[in-house]
Amino acid sequence: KDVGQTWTELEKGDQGDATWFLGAHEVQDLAQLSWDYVQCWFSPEKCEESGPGAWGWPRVGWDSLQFLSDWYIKVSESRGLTHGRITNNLTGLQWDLSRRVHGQHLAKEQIVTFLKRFLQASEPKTSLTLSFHGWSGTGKSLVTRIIAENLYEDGVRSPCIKVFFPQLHFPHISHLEAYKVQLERQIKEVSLRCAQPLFVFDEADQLPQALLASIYPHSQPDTTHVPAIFLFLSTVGSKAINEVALTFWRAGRHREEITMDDLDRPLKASIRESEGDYLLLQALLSRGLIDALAPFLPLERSHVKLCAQDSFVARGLPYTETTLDLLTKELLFVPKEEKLFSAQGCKLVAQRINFL
Ligand SMILES: Nc1ncnc2c1ncn2[C@@H]1O[C@H](COP(=O)(O)OP(=O)(O)OP(=O)(O)O)[C@@H](O)[C@H]1O
Repeated sequence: KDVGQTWTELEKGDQGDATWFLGAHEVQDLAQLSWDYVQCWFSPEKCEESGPGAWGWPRVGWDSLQFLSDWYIKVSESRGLTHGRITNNLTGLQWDLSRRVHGQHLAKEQIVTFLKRFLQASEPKTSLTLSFHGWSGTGKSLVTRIIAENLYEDGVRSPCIKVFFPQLHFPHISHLEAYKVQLERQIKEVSLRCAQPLFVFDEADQLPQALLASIYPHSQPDTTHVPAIFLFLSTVGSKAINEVALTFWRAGRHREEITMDDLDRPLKASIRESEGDYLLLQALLSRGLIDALAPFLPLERSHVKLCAQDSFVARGLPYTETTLDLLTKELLFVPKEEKLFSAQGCKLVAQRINFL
């Protein structure tokens, strides 16, 4: 099938036309593909060869994607494939974070503390907003996936979870008014269907401030809506985080000694100073809507080796210390003098293993 072509046809028609044109099985296939794309975002290492690269974002419009994901949710619920059941397994969350996420003591601590507080709060509860900051490949999406897996029975496939990508959902600033309405509608729909929705905004530094009004009522203490979890992922402030990590290293101190007191101010200053049209994060911060910042530190060689080790084990491949050394040698480490931090975090590790 020419998937791109089919998408285009889908975008032309309304829901009825699309079903007529494609037939239920094909729509289901496409819906599955749209979910696979979201899954690939959550688990890039699983999608390198079979990923949906052939049908990139630009082909897919909001309406067709929304129709497909709604359709997929209906089909999978009616077939008992997903339930939207909430598990809220805090022990599992802590265990998974400690086992699967390397070098991120602060982010883990912040996330567990605030999620625990949110999940154990007595009624009426208010929504929780967490903002993840850090360089590319440091684990922001991985941690999001771990949260999804431990809070919902179906993990990232749960109908309670909605992930927004600016380049897919809000690609043209000129369509902002339409995006505001669509976003509000999506948030309402998931909130109606689920007692504890989780909304993830990737590349949050690409989100315009005008979208705040669509999210705002849900992020405020508001008993008319179900309490939701909002996660904003961005690289804003990563320079400030990296500078603090480097200063500690130069002073001969352990990175585990870095506390939120060391990072809170520089991180907030970076958010306030960010410039451009995309200032949703700034608006969230200035209105006191962010409950906690979760800083992701730049990853060192030892962490990258642990990521590589995980990848070898996950694929059932043998490895030696020499293989791990060889693999890290292929990656770029900065700054130039110290060569301390992996410029892509653990992002290219799985790819390098394929190559090796
Ligand atoms: N701290 C970490 N511990 C273990 N694995 C990691 C860590 N950071 C990244 N990885 C692995 O590296 C890959 C990329 O990570 P991830 O997508 O979570 O990065 P990210 O911070 O969300 O990056 P981006 O900002 O580019 O989206 C994933 O396969 C993930 O499992």
